[in-house]
Amino acid sequence: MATVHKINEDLVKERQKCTFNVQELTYLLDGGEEVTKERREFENILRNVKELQDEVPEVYLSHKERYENAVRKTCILQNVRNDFEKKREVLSPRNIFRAGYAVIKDVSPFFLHNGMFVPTIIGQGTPEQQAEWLPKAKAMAIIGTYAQTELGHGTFIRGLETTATYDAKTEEFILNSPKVTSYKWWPGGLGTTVNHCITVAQLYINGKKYGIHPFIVQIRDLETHKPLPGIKVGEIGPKMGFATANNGFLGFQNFRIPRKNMLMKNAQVLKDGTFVKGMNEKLTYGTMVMVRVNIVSDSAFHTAMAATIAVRYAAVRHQSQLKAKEPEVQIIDYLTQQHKLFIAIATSHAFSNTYTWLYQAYLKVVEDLGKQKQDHLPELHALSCCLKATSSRDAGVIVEQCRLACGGHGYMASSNLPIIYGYTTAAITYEGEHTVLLLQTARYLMKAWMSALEGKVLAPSVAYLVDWLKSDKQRWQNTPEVIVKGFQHVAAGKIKDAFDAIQKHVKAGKDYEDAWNLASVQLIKASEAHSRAILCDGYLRETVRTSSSVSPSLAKVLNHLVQLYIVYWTLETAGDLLVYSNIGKDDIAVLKEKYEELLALIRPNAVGLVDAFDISDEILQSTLGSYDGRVYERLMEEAMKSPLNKEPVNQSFHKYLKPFIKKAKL
Ligand SMILES: CC/C=C\C/C=C\C/C=C\C/C=C\C/C=C\CCCC(=O)SCCNC(=O)CCNC(=O)[C@H](O)C(C)(C)COP(=O)(O)OP(=O)(O)OC[C@H]1O[C@@H](n2cnc3c(N)ncnc32)[C@H](O)[C@@H]1OP(=O)(O)O
Ligand SMILES: Cc1cc2nc3c(=O)[nH]c(=O)nc-3n(C[C@H](O)[C@H](O)[C@H](O)COP(=O)(O)OP(=O)(O)OC[C@H]3O[C@@H](n4cnc5c(N)ncnc54)[C@H](O)[C@@H]3O)c2cc1C
Repeated sequence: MATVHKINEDLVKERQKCTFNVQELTYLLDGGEEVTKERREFENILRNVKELQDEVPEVYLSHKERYENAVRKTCILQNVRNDFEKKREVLSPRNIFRAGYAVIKDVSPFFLHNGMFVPTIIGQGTPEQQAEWLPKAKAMAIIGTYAQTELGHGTFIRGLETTATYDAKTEEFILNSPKVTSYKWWPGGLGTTVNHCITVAQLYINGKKYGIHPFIVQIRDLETHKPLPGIKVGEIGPKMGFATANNGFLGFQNFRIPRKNMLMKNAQVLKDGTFVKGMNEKLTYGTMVMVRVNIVSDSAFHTAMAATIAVRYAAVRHQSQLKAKEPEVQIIDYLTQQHKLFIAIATSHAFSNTYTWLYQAYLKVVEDLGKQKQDHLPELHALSCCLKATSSRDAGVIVEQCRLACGGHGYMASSNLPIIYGYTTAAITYEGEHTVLLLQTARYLMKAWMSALEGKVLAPSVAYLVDWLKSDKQRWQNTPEVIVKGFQHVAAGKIKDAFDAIQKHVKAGKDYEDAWNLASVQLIKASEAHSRAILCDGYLRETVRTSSSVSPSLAKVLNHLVQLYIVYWTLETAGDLLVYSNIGKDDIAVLKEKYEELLALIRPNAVGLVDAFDISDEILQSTLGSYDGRVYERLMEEAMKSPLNKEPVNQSFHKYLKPFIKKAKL
């Protein structure tokens, strides 16, 4: 039986101070009591699977051992999940995503199977294609990934070089990788795990190029797992993080696949080689839109993990004296520490709230597309790009801030903050590089601005541009509602400036594309300001909406958090607000005080707030952040697991050090 340890006294006291019902907040964050119960039940089952306990911490395994262990455990996880789902409802993707951490610690080599392979079959396949591949993929009789990026191109996907040439005689596509730069590079699980992949390739029919399309390709033998003839596949090697994601490369040499393997929900190739255009060629990019929406949720979770670790640690850790002769204080009582940490909690809430409405918007667009309606697609694309970009970047900054807030111990692998950082920082690049996605949104914003000038009705997320043009800046008040308007004014002002900069360059004789490039720093700033306005507006609206359905004590805390988020960003972007809104210097002084007041109001609830994220110790994997707060004991216990501590004298002493010292003495 596992030993039950006493909970750290500071944490006990912190939990006693909490002014709201932690469980109530957990239910709210999960989306309902039932979802929490399902999650806890599943996590509890996993906790008791003996084979999932690591004898040696993963960090001490070699690259190869670590991967093999991850495959072993993912297979067990999948079996446990299958058994669970036989008896109950299918687990929500968010719950399975969270539970995965308890098992894999880093990124699963099967991640892209559920994250992108299955969704692409659903989103890009015809009903017949779905009937053929979905049951096998869902049952994991076939395992796949999403192979789009190549050595030469990741961002500019119209420039992909893998070719799929149609042969009408045999009704097959012939896949080729003509150059080293055309090799697929990066797909998760591709290295040595998957046997199928969605390959994005340039379609050629009778010598004519028809752009990029998705193809479902079997790359390994289902029995032997050997690469099929014509396939060159392997792993790309160690990275900054993603140690067990098994990212791979892939090349084709005259590799034939049947015509039916082109996913044809959008464009089609008929038997005789006739190409039938789809409603909108950008629908081929649909899986990326879905994953970008999901990354907002991932960012919320990673921020919550880091906040949980750093807040609990800050409550347990005592360092320095505030006043002479008094005991050393809990570091959470330093205002600078609260400044670093409470924004992490609020940010996670901001992203969770954003994900809730963004996901609904995504579902609506999918439903509309089913009815051949695509009016809301450009707005969704613009929103998903800037919110993915901003949420992943903010999450990266916050995770690092939490690590720094843990001092030296935050640098220990056993704090788990390095792995969390490796993950969040990767998300800034994958699924559309940060700057590139901000520029996609900027493209939409420039069009929206033009429409606003022409007096047209705008989509809801940019309707503030019309208001801004109609009424001049409203009288400033230090209320969340008016501050959000202020953020919209900043966004509108920056959008106008970027638009004017482009026009200026065009008037000076530049091509539009060159003018765009010359204005692109302003364009990304406009996009960032738009994101912040959207995040603050959505977070405030959702908080107001939920506040009426929760207990008054919880509503109060949620209100403190949203205010903290808004005031924090007001102070961070005070320069912009001074330029583009009616805020005055005196208002900034008032808001600085307000910010300090909010830190003080949140302080007694800090531990309760991170407890409400309900991230189990198995998922958190952190010596610094466990529920019981046994920080120092755990650090020591983990250190003792180092293989270097298994023998009193390491062999390197006899081999190298002893002769070296001897020589040095002479
Ligand atoms: C709830 C969560 C719970 C659980 C989670 C469960 C699972 C986890 C889920 C996900 C995580 C899974 C895995 C994570 C780990 C790793 C995953 C990493 C995977 C990858 O990275 S896959 C590769 C991703 N690659 C990219 O993103 C490439 C980026 N580049 C592009 O998208 C494009 O090339 C481009 C948009 C930059 C440019 O394309 P283009 O040149 O063709 O287009 P233009 O710039 O000329 O624009 C033309 C026109 O088209 C519009 N447009 C562009 N894209 C889209 C789109 N996607 N949809 C709609 N419209 C689009 C654009 O706006 C232009 O319109 P306009 O009217 O002409 O202005
Ligand atoms: C951990 C990880 C996992 C991944 N998993 C997958 C996967 O499963 N499947 C898959 O297909 N891919 C995957 N990728 C690839 C990923 O999607 C690409 O790396 C990403 O889209 C960026 O493309 P790139 O590498 O070509 O960057 P580049 O486009 O070469 O970016 C380099 C620099 O150029 C700038 N730049 C490029 N174009 C422009 C422009 N138009 N305007 C201004 N600046 C520009 C960028 O801002 C950046 O600063 C993964 C990547 C990582 C890191």
